[in-house]
Amino acid sequence: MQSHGRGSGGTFASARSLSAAKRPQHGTSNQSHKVKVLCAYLVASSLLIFQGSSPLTDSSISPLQSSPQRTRPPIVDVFGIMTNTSQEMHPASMGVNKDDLVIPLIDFGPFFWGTPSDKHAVALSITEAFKTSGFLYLKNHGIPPSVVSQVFASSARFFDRPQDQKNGLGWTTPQSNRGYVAIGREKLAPLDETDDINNRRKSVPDIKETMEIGREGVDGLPNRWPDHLDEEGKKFKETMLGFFEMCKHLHKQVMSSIALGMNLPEHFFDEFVSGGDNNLRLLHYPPVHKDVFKRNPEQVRAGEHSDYGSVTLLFQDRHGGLQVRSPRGSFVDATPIADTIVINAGDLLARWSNDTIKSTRHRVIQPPKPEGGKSDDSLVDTYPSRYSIAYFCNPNNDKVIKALPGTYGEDIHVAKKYTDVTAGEYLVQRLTETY
Ligand SMILES: O=C(O)CCC(=O)C(=O)O
Ligand SMILES: [Fe+2]
Repeated sequence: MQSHGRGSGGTFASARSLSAAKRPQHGTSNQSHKVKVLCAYLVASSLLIFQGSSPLTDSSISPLQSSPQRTRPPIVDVFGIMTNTSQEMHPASMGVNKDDLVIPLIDFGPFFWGTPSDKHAVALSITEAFKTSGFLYLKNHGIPPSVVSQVFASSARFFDRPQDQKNGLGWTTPQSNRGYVAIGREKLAPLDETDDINNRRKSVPDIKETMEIGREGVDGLPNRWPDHLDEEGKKFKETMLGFFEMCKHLHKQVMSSIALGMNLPEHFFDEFVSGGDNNLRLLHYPPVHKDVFKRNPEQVRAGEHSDYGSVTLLFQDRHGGLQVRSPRGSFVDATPIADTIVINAGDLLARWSNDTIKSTRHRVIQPPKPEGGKSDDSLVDTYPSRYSIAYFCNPNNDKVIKALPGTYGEDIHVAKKYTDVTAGEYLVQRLTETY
């Protein structure tokens, strides 16, 4: 679960109106490969943000998928987007292992269809990953690649809407945590931001826009759907609601694996996660001129932070940029791996586990420069658009979170580190702090 920015001050108002003025109308831009340049000065620094080629015709928006030679024929999703573009592939058995940071690639398949001992082995490896790096890649997770492609495409079409349409669906309060968040409104930062570097980082806004979708049907907390705008808006709502449910189901399975891995009954967490008080966040990092990063070394696309909730399911496109903090303090690339979900533990799960599970800091930096082969010269100096989808999983708002059995006690000489807290209260407090 994440936050949103401190108020969108005057500086941002100008960035927003400028980008609104320059953007072509939704629909007319869709066929264009031409770079549309938006210059926006962001909070106290002269950051140039370049709004890139239309995501709707750019195959680079597709989530990373296996290359056709190795696994399956190209997939054309329902929007007609070819999702298997040529891309670098990690060998299937590899995750990340650098600077003492190990992010394993775990096959979830046997958890569903293996023998009880297979299932147990998967549970142990998932739990071990959460206890060491706090991060893992999951494959055979059960969410079809075609669905993920559809969600990415729908997300890209949403962000391609005119700025005033998006602003009309704006995020309002931490309690609601629903709606559109414009570029620079959120600044992710670490919890203990006491030192100078962190304070400096905090003053540099993230270069991203997001759309936050919460549990549908909560009294007084409506999602901000674009369904009144057009047919595409209706389709967006349908796509996102379907995806929300799939992710909710996967969250439940992941929590079952953690239960088994921590010697708890398999269904221990079911009553905690039945409500689906989760948050689906669509992210768009617009193309950025490379000078932005040169001029300001502190500039990142999303600042260093840990997530708030229990676990996060993160779907990346193929561009990369996500980095995870290693035990040595360095940031290590969590390179996209086809058809996998990056899953990381959040602060509330760490707290729940009496800190046996780690909530590890991460950030998003500029992705690698556009690969060769792009014919449009105007792209050469820009980092391309990046899209990602984060599904922040939380316990039901009304659940009291107290240290899990087995994580404290006289027998293991470990004391309870935290007071009991209600999941909802904890999360709203964290969201409020980030404003
Ligand atoms: O976009 C990404 O890859 C990561 C985003 C993230 O960490 C977050 O929103 O909490
Ligand atoms: Fe995050």
